[in-house]
Amino acid sequence: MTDNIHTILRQMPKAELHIHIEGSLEPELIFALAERNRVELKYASVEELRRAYAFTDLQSFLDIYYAGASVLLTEQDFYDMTRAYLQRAHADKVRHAEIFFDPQTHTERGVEFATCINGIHRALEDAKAQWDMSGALIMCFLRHLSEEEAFATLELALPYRDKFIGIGLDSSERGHPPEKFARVFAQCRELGFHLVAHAGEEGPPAYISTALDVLHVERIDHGVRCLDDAALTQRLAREKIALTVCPLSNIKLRVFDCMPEHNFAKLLDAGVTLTVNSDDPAYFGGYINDNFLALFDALSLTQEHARQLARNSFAAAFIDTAAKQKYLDEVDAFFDGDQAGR
Ligand code: HPA
Ligand SMILES: [Zn+2]
Repeated sequence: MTDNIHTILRQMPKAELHIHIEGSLEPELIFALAERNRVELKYASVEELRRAYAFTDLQSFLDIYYAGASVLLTEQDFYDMTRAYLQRAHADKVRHAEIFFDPQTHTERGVEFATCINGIHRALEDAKAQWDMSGALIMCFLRHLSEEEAFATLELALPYRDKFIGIGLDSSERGHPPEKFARVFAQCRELGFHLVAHAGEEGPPAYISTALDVLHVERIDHGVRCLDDAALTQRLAREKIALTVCPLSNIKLRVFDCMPEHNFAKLLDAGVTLTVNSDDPAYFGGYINDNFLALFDALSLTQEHARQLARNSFAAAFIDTAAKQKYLDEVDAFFDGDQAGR
């Protein structure tokens, strides 16, 4: 039975909606790019770098994550990073990926916006051509920086607006509430972008409310702390606002002590629409299927949950109705198909 649910989780078609492309940079690739670009690293070896991945909270992770991204200089670097993620996601039966990128991490170091987005986007086009895997980009503003800097980034990005579909908000959550970005999100909304924000990862439920009411986001990234506010939890369930939950991330960043302590099953019981995602797979010990397996093992979830989560991932995706139906049909065909064939 356990083997069977593992196989189902690995093989079912799914969408990934919460993945920071810079968080998919594996230590081996960090070292290869550092050598290629003659960038000096603080760590002597891949092993030493990996040993530094012992995080105590979000900020302790972000410090290392931004240091890792410093090896990215050329369009080919961004392509290689994205290609490696997409290859891995394809192996995990990801049919559609909505990928965050953090341009400010790169433009701050003198890397052109074009270098970054063109490299990432070209890898998405190749995945579509090669595997019929669809993808889209969501540009995130770093919330520890100012709204003025977010506006400047939007300005840089607009000549490339056909290459990304949405706007997100990430980095250090506490002390940087969504409403700090009210004006720039209002402009992005007028421009017709999809909107999401990280909220309620480490920050309070109030940040989830203001992400919805002030920024008008369509999904909440993480959002697991909503359970501290019963009325908010009921609202999320009623309004079918999807949370993009990242189980291994939540354990590595100490949002919960261990997987059996994760509130995922309680959120499901409360009727909240959930999806499962990897966040920063190179740093948190696993890609999307690793997240599914760890979660299902710890919380004894069932095949019906697997089917619901696969459906939710496509239902919450920013794709047109026809594409959504095509993917939902793939999920149904998979679950209604011949079990013995697996
Ligand atoms: O999990 C995260 N939270 C906030 N910012 C981030 N940037 C990359 N990953 C994260
Ligand atoms: Zn994230």
